[in-house]
Amino acid sequence: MGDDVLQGYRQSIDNIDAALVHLLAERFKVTQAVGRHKATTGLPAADPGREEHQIARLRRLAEDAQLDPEFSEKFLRFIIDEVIRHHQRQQGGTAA
Ligand SMILES: C=C(O[C@@H]1C=C(C(=O)O)C=C[C@H]1O)C(=O)O
Repeated sequence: MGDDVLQGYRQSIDNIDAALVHLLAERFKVTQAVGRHKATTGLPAADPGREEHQIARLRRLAEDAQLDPEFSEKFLRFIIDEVIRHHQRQQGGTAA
């Protein structure tokens, strides 16, 4: 006995979660490279102008995809803040 319908949904959720982990792993690989580049060229860890554009773009994409734009912004903000902490560490600074 078992709920085959729930099982089917959960299999799909597990596949999506795996894809999210892989996507995040690739994103952090690239941002680590950006952090190394910034550390060697003396660029600041954070770029608020770039972040503003990314968040505005993601909110538009979320609306088109019928995903809550507030959630999308919070999600991206959470990731970007972690990237900035990595960049600060790569610059030898004290990460917040
Ligand atoms: C990756 C960068 O560094 C920071 C992190 C960002 C991100 O995770 O998307 C965006 C802007 C920067 O504050 C960058 O400058 O492109």
